[in-house]
Amino acid sequence: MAQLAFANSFWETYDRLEKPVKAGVRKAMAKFQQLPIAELYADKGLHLESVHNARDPRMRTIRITDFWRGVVLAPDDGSDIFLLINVSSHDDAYDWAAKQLFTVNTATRGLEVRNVVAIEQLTPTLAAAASEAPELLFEKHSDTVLRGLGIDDQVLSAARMITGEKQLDAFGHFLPEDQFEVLQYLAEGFSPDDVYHEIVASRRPADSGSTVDDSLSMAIVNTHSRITLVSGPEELEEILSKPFALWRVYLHRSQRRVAYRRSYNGSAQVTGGPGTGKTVVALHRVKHLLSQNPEARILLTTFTNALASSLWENLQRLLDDDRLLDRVEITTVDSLANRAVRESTGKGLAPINDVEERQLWRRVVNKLTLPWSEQFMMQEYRHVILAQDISTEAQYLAAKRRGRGSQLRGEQRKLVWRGVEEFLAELDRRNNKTHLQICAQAADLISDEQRFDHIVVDEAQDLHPAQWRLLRAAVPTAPDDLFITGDPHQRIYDNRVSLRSLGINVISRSSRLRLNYRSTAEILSWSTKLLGSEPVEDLGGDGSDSLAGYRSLLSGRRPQVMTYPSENEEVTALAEQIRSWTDQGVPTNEIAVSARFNVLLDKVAERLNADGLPTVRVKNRPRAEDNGVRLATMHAMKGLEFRCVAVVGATAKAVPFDKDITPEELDPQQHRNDLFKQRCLLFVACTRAREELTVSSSGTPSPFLPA
Ligand SMILES: Nc1ncnc2c1ncn2[C@@H]1O[C@H](COP(=O)(O)OP(=O)(O)OP(=O)(O)O)[C@@H](O)[C@H]1O
Repeated sequence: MAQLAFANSFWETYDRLEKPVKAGVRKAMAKFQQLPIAELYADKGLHLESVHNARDPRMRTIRITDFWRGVVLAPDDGSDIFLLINVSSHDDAYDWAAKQLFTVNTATRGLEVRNVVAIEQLTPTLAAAASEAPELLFEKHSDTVLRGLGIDDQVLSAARMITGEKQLDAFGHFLPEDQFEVLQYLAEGFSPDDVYHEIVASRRPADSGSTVDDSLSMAIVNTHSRITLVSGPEELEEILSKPFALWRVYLHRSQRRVAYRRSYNGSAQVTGGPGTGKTVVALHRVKHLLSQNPEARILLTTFTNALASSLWENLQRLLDDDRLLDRVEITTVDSLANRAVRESTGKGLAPINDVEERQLWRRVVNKLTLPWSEQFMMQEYRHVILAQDISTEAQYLAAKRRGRGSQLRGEQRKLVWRGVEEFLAELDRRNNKTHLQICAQAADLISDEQRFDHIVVDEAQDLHPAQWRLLRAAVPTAPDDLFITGDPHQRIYDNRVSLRSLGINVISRSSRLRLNYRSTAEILSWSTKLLGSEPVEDLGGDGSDSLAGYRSLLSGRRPQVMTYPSENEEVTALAEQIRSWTDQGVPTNEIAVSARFNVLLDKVAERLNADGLPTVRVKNRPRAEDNGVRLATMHAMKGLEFRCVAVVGATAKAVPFDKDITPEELDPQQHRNDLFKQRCLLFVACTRAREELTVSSSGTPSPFLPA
C-alpha cells in the first residue's frame, strides 16, 4: 500500500478550494490509502498520469474534478511514499509540474524543489548583470564552503553571478528551499559556521552508519519542516477536515525562518501588516524555545485577556504536551504586573480603568482651574511622565517631551506638575492606581523567582514604556531574551517607545513578514488606503515603517461601502446583509459587526435578535464554537478574524471622534498622532475580514474612507 505525504505548498492552496473540489481531494487521497501501487496507476477515476516533457520524470498529476488536478511526486526507486504538492486548475497544474525538479540536498538530506526552467532562462540575464557589477554577493565564499553547505552545481553557478540581496530575493523564489536559505543567511553576513549550525546541523538526520539512504521516501521523512507524512486514514481525515488548525502547524518559509532560527544573540523583532502570521510565528517561537530547553520558563504575553485566552488555546494545539505547556505562562502585561506587586507587597490591587482615570483628571483640571483639557493632562502624564519614569518636579522640568508638539515653559510645567501631584494624591486617598502605575511599580519590585528565561510578546505595538520596563526587568539580558512581534500600523493606543533606551536592542535582529494569509487582496488594498500617507513610526522608535511589498494571494469581492439616510435604515440593511451571509452558509460565529461605540452595538443586537439572529459580545469572551454574530467595538477587534465583517457607524462624527482629538492649536503633533490613531482603529477593524467586508454609515461618512 502507498503512503501519502503533503508538501506545505498543498496547504497554501487547499483551504481556498471550493467545497466540491475539497471533496474531490479527499476522495483521491482515500484511494492512495486503500489501493496497492499498481492499482493506483490503473485506477480510471484517479487518472494518475505522467507529465509530458517534465523535467522531473517522477512528476504526475491526478484528477480531482474535470477542472482541477493535483500535482504528485511519485516514487521511482522502489520506495512507497507519494508526495502531494498542490492542487490547481488543469492547465496550471501541467505547466507548473513540467518545470519543476525535486532533488535531495547533499547537506541537509531534505527534499527540495526548484523551477529549473526559470533558473536556466534567467541565468544569461544574471550573467550579463554580473559582468558589469563592481562586486558579487558571494565572492568571499569558496566553492568548497558553499558545497559544504549543500549548494549544488546549478545553484552554485547561479549564486556566483548574484550581485546583491535584492536580486537574490527576486531569484530565490525559483531556488531549492534549503539552498536559498543558506544563501540568504550568508548574504546577511552570517559566517559559514553559523549557517551550518543554523540550517544544516539542525535539519540533517543523525548519521545511522556508513551508507546514506538517498531514497525519495527517506528524503521526504527528513524534510519535517516542509512535508507532513500522514500515518493513516484517521489522521488524513483529521488533517483535511481541519486545515485551519493546520496553518498553525505548517509555516511559510519566511515565517519558519524567523520562528525557528536556532538562536538570536539578543532580543529579536518581527513586524508585518495585519494577517501576515505574526501571532502564528510567536507561537512557533515558543515551541522552538521549548525544544531547545524543555525546562525553560517562558512568558507569552499579549494585549488583552481575550487574546491571551486564544493564544493559550492555540499553543495547546501546537504543543500537544501538557508538561511543555506548564512551562509557559500566558498573560497580559497588566496581569503580570498586578501579580508581581501583589506577591511582593501582599496587597491586592483594583486598578481604575481609562474612563475613571479620565474623570479623575477632569476633577483635577476643574479643581485647579488648569488651562488644559483633561485629555491633555492625561496624555502628558502617560506619554511624558510615566513613560520616562519621572517622579520629581525637577526631573519633569528637565525632561524632553518626546512625541508632544506643544511647548511648555517652566511656569507651565510647574502648573502641570501641581496637577500631577493632585491626581496622585486623589488616587492615594482612594487607595487606587492606574494599570500603568502598577506596571511601573512592578518593574522595580519583580523578584528573581518571578523572572523568566524567555519572553515572547505579541501585539507589541500598543505597549507603553512602563510595560516595556517591566518586561525588560522580567528577563535577564541574554541571547533569546525577548522575541517581539507587532505592527506599528495597528497602533490604537498611541504608545510610542524607544526600545533601545529601555535596554532592548533589536538592531540587526529584525525581520518583516509581507504575505497576508487572512484577507483577500481586495480587502487589503482598500483597507490600506484608510491609513493615509503619513509616515508611520516603527515599533522600536528608530525610524519609520512601511507596508511596502505587503500583499495577499487570495482574491474575492471588493469591500462594499454604503451610506444611509438614517441609523435605522443602516441597521435594517445590516440585518439583511447578515441574513444573506448566513443564507450562503457562513456560520454566525464567523460574522462580526464592529462599531466605534457600544450604543450602536446595542441597537444592532436588538435588531438582529428580533430577526432571529443570535448575537454575542466579544468582550464576554465566547468560545470559538459558540453560536452568534460577534459584536465588538473597534478596539475589541484587535487580533481577531472572521470570514465576514460589517463595520457600522463609520461616520465623520465617530471616526475621528472629536473628544479623542487634541485641538491642533493646543498641540499640532499630538493632534496628528490622535488622528492617526483613529485611522489605525478603522484599519484594524476592517482588516479582521477574511472574505467579505462592508463599511456603512448614516449621515456624513468618515473622511478616512477611501473615495
Ligand atoms: N503559513 C501560513 N499559511 C496559511 N495560513 C497562515 C499561515 N500563517 C498564518 N496563517 C493564517 O493567517 C491568519 C492570520 O495569522 P495571524 O493572526 O498570526 O496574523 P497576525 O500577523 O498576527 O495578524 P494581526 O496583526 O492582524 O493580528 C490566521 O488565520 C492564520 O492561521
